[in-house]
Amino acid sequence: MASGVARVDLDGRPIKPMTICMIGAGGFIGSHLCEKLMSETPHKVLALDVYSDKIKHLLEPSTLPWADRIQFHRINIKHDSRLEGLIKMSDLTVNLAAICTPADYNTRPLDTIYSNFIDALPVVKYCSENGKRLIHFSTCEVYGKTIGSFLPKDSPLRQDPAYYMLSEDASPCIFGSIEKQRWSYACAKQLIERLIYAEGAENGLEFTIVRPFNWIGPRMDFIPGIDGPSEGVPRVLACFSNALLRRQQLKLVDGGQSQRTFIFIKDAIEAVLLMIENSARANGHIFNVGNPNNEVTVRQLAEMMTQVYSKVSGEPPLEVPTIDVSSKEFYGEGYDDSDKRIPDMTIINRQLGWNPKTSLWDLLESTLTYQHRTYAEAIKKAISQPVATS
Ligand SMILES: NC(=O)c1ccc[n+]([C@@H]2O[C@H](COP(=O)([O-])OP(=O)(O)OC[C@H]3O[C@@H](n4cnc5c(N)ncnc54)[C@H](O)[C@@H]3O)[C@@H](O)[C@H]2O)c1
Ligand SMILES: O=c1ccn([C@@H]2O[C@H](COP(=O)(O)OP(=O)(O)O[C@H]3OC[C@](O)(CO)[C@H]3O)[C@@H](O)[C@H]2O)c(=O)[nH]1
Repeated sequence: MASGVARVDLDGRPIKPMTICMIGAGGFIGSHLCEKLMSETPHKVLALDVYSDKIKHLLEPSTLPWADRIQFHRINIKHDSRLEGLIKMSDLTVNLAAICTPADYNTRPLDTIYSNFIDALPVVKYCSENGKRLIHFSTCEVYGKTIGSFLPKDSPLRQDPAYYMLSEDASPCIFGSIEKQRWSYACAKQLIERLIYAEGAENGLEFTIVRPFNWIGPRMDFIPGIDGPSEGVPRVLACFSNALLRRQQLKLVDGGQSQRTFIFIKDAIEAVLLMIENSARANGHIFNVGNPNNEVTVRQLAEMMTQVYSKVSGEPPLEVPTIDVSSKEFYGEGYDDSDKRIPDMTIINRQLGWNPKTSLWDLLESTLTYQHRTYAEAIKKAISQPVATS
């Protein structure tokens, strides 16, 4: 912990050190949450995941100041009898584990549904039966499409926030038809949210549900062919980073017209820490966590990333930096998209007084500096190696 000053919650009460069972701790969000908990709080973390690469710097060497506060357990929650014991030993469980890359939703819908619904069931059950608090990670995708997307393109109502703002307690969840398997993920997340809510209502489970709106930053996903499969398709930040690092064109799916609000991972983690340490204000709530001020179309994101990457790498951008591809070509059959995602911040603001701080330009500058520093050399080496022929 950085300072010896006692930590207090938002109501001035001292915060007792707790043990947190973090499932999916080895992923993008988990790695940043572990880092925050180790460097700024006295809490202990039981870190569960099948991978540990992204938190290796927190686990080794054993002389690190927090070495006795973090323990890694290599566990696949699909089939491991240690899960209940670890939840019982903890004051709070944070469940991050999931398949959550859109390229999987329409190509591996069964794995997606199992991961996001079936595999989360025992976690909810063990928390409920043992009287343990649960913070469960859902997604902004549970909102699906906006009401406005069904209006004619030139309808003035499209400008009215009532038709696009996504509010936890008011907006409907609008998915596409069943053959649009893109929605397998959102639907599984919605059902687990409903189950958690019902456990709260009927059995008194203390829960908080988080709906992240495109959190991005260092360590998100993988760079294909470097620290992930060559044919793998990560989320947009890593897809565009990969193209920039390789001096290839950035692929814009269906014209890059979809809109997203991006938030810097470090801002978002502040919100999660407030939830962890302010249970009375967070329990029973569903929270949007995003940055409504950072809205762009995917095309604008590509343009901005191209400019920022040129600045941090010192390399001039390609003459034609982007190329249009169809969603069928890029993701395959059954893909569909969310048109626009603006989070309503009323509830998180009222309960936790939290607001995001970092502009899109600043967060891209710090993230792409990390991407360049981490991957540029490895990519150069990979490109210079002759391709094996049979
Ligand atoms: N990053 C975002 O912007 C975002 C947006 C919406 C929702 N979410 C949700 O937040 C959570 C974390 O997302 P992330 O971006 O860190 O993803 P991630 O893929 O980086 O992390 C998920 C982690 O869970 C682990 N995991 C998956 N299945 C497991 C299993 N059966 N047993 C043990 N570990 C398992 C994975 O190995 C991975 O390390 C997910 O539930 C995701 O749906 C994230
Ligand atoms: O090379 C690419 C990759 C993607 N796109 C388009 O960008 C949009 C955003 O894509 P991505 O970040 O991969 O994912 P989504 O925002 O659609 O979904 C995520 O949101 C939250 C989460 O639940 C977890 O992170 C996940 O489901 C999209 O329009 C792609 O088509 C592109 O043009 N080029």
